[in-house]
Amino acid sequence: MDLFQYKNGVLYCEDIPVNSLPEKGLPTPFYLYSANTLRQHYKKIYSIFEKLQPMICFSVKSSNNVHLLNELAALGAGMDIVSGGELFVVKQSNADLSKVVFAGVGKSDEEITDAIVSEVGFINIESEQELARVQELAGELKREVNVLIRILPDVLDEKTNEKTRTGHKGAKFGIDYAHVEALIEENADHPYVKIRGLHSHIGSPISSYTFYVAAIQKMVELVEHLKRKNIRLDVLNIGGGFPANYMDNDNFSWESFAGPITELLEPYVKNEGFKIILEPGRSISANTGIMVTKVLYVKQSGDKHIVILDGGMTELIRPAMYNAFHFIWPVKPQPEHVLANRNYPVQQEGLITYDVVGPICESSDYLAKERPLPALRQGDYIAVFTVGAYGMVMASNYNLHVRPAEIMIDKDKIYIIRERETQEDLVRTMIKHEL
Ligand SMILES: Cc1ncc(COP(=O)(O)O)c(C=O)c1O
Ligand SMILES: N[C@H](CCC[C@H](N)C(=O)O)C(=O)O
Repeated sequence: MDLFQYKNGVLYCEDIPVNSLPEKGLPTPFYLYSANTLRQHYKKIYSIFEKLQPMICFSVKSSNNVHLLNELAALGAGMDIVSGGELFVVKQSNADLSKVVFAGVGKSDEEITDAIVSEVGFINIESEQELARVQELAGELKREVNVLIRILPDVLDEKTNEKTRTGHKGAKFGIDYAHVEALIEENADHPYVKIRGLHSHIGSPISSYTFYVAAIQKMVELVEHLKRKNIRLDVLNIGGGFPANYMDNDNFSWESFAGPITELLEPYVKNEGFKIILEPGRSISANTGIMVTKVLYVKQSGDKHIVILDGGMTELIRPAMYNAFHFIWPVKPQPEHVLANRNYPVQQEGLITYDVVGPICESSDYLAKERPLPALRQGDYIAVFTVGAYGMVMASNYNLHVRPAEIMIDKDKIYIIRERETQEDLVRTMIKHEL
């Protein structure tokens, strides 16, 4: 499932021993990606939904390095974007702009104009007022644009973290299901803005296919109602939110996840020529990356063992923000602690329970609480797994820490794909001038 494995007692990324990078002088913390894991995951998602011939628009918010985007674009991926900044980066990549979908509840005039002029594939409309604004701007530009209406299906997976639920009634995303049919009827004949279909994204990660089925049933119901009024849609975008393996590297049963979704949508593809769009982020990118950090200090506080790393919430905010779980293990453990498989909890004797914390001045700056780990020593390199999604993209300069480098490994080749920031970068935009 990913190409981060222990061989000869050391963690490897593809053909490269991970400890060789800091030993060559690369400062920790840094993000390390496996190009072949990225390729494999894209192909896997495509293959399980192959019967739908889907357009897979990778969710750029999960992982936005242009060099990683290029790897996916080379395999035919489109991109799912949510800002002018993401559009700008995608334009620097080799992605086909006609395979770009642009979502987001608060698009500015500049962002909408950029999307129209750049001829992105679809704008996902998230409010009645946004549709009106897109119509005005497309009218002024005299340019056609395809849009999808994002429905709010009122589907809730209670296993999804409260902070990453998006499909329930009252959420800020999409348009209330009850308003969508009338909105499409009233706007079906606009000369520039073509309503081509529906979009839904119900949160992330989603624990069962049943929630997709529930949302898709609502979409299909609308498609059928509109058909009776002679309004034809031909695109269904079922969003992202597919899971990733955070706790273990066992194979998730993708086939049983995709089967019922495919069954529901296949007749629309085969008999009515519908285009199906998916917007996976973490299911492609999460397991493609690790963060490598170093143990600065180990100490005891009361009866707690605390290990202080040089990377924390500024590099990886997910534990602080969502209480998210990331598997953590030394890059070069003592021989008796080498792992054959990453499966949590680790069944080994002689582990010590640590709070794993970062250097930032916040109590919420931790990467794991009460985590059994081999005894750690100053200078040990530590791998934090499954951080390829919502890792580097959410990094910050809080406490004026520089953001880390990103490295990509492709078999035995090592590429720096983002330089570590410098302290000069921290003050670059602090320019005082009178307005
Ligand atoms: C509209 C939309 N599509 C796709 C995604 C990607 O979600 P995931 O990374 O869980 O696949 C998100 C998550 O932010 C989203 O908001
Ligand atoms: N915005 C996404 C979830 C992003 C969650 C991500 N930031 C994480 O670290 O898990 C959504 O609406 O489904």
